[in-house]
Amino acid sequence: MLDLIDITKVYRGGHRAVDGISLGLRPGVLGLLGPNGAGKSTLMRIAATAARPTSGRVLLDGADASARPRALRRTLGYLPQDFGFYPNLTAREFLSYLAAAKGVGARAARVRIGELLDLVGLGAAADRRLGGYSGGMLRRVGIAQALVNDPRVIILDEPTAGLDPEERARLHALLSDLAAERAVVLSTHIVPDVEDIAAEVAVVAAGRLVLRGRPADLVAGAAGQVWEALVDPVALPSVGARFPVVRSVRDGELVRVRLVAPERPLSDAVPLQAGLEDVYRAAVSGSASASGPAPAAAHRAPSPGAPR
Ligand SMILES: Nc1ncnc2c1ncn2[C@@H]1O[C@H](COP(=O)(O)OP(=O)(O)OP(=O)(O)O)[C@@H](O)[C@H]1O
Repeated sequence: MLDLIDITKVYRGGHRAVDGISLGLRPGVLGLLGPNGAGKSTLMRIAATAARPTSGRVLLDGADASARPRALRRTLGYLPQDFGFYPNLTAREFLSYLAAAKGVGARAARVRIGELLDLVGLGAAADRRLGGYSGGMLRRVGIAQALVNDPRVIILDEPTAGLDPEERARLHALLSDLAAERAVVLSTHIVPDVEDIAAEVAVVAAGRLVLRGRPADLVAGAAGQVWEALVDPVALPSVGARFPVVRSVRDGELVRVRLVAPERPLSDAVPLQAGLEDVYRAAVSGSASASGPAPAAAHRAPSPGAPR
């Protein structure tokens, strides 16, 4: 389907936002995780050919994607992080306009748009102007527009932003269905957004792919490396400097800390069951390598130039 090969993006001023990332997109949900500023949106824009890489290639079914704009329009659905809309159009008008721009025939578009509006829970609001929509409703219009051409590759940048838990659950169900036959990439900095639906996760930090694998394998690789301890608030910064801290909450005079360490980090630390959040925090934390092997080190990202 879509292959990103050794993608690098250096912005004017010299900032290297993406640094040699290779990813192959195949059917299933790929969760692209990373903290703010990691380079996810830049990478998603390049994958959707909305931006050009400084170096590297985007291949659609093995051929240069930018040389095949028509095939790409048919194949790709993209929800950008900042998605623009026309406030005076209704959702139905807006989707019809985009369907035409993507080359979908009028009759097929009419049927598809009706189905999509129902799927994203906007059937009753379809003929209201977008200017009066809430943030969550607009996000759902954004998801519908990404699907209007029935794409084989679906790239969604922070699709759950502004959605309430019920809408999020509905989106997850929809994406799981679509992913049976389509490649779906969901970019987010929120681990629970992907942990139930992603067949695979890729973690990006400071422009580099630092971890990649199936969630269950990654979690299994972190077994025995997640701990809880009660620490004095004064000691918290030094604990945080030595170990990736996943969570810390005040507990009376002390702080209850969840952290990742290859061996018992403090004498009274108790082991906890590992989860994907632990794996993610360890992967994006520089201190993981300073304090020993990172969890799931066996699943470290393949070297650039090796699309899956
Ligand atoms: N047009 C631009 N010009 C210069 N720098 C940019 C530009 N766009 C992004 N950046 C920088 O590149 C880095 C990666 O940004 P990007 O938006 O890709 O990250 P992200 O992982 O999507 O983060 P977020 O979730 O906060 O959007 C950031 O340091 C950002 O400031």
